[in-house]
Amino acid sequence: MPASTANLGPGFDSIGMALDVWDDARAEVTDGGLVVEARGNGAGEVPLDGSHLVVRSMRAAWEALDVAPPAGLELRYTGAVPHSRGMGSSATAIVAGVALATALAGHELDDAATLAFVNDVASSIEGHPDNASASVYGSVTVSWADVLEGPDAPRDWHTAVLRPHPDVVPVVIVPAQRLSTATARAALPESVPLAVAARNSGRAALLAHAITTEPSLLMPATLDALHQEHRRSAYPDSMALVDALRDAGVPAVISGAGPTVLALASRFALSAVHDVARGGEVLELSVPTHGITPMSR
Ligand SMILES: Nc1ncnc2c1ncn2[C@@H]1O[C@H](COP(=O)(O)OP(=O)(O)O)[C@@H](O)[C@H]1O
Ligand SMILES: N[C@@H](CCOP(=O)(O)O)C(=O)O
Repeated sequence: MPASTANLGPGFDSIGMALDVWDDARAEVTDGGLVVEARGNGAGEVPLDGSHLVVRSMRAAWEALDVAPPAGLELRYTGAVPHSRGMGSSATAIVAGVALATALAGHELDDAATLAFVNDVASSIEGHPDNASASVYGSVTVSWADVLEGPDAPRDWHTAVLRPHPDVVPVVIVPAQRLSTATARAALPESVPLAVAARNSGRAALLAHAITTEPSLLMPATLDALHQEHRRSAYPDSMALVDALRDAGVPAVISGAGPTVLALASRFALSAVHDVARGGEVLELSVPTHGITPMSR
């Protein structure tokens, strides 16, 4: 399962993009007991019992499938996605759990209906679909729920997959600082004025066009009105870097809930990104055209 970057500016809680950094998860049914092994990012930090996010996600998937959990389970997880940086580690882990449980229940992970199920369950567990859908499908994803209004959390998530323009190179600048998504979400207002929502809708629609067809429009297309400024005090250094990159003509945003910064650079602007971002961990990545990749043993 790949990492993901969410929002890309105005696509708050709807637009995501897969990033070429991969977690690896393997599971085996046993006669009894639970064994969890964690390697790489998260090792020594995540719990190794039934409260592990992947195990919880597997249980939720079996419940959604109306399948009894097996007597025993061995889970081996190797994490490459950094935690709490805004690169979707929790969604990657949730997608892994839902995909593993679905496969163990006998469903083929390259089947469109199975992927749609994994996408729906994983997005529901995460609470917003942008990261999970990108990890499930790869590429750029636009996700929506059947329910547009109402007090309950939306259910029945769906996703359209868009192919990014080949000139767009995602570059992430990953700070050492961590920020949990829950903390960053707590900084957001309950509601925004209609005019602000309308302006943001226009930018999000433009983003879908710019990232697939006309990357020269990425600068206006990545301007967000819903979340970044509200969270500025949670990641001041990252916002300063976003501002400096944009001043240098590079479309830059906060990746997910931060604090990682995402630059959607053209191949010609890569040196400008490296010049401005000097000091951080700068990774030039690609966008995988597939998400969950089942591996035979
Ligand atoms: N591979 C994993 N195994 C277990 N828990 C994980 C894994 N990846 C992420 N998590 C949990 O998710 C948390 C990070 O999620 P979150 O705050 O949403 O940040 P992000 O998804 O941007 O990395 C971690 O602190 C950990 O509790
Ligand atoms: N739309 C969410 C995205 C959170 O992404 P993450 O990678 O930080 O988990 C938000 O902005 O809260």
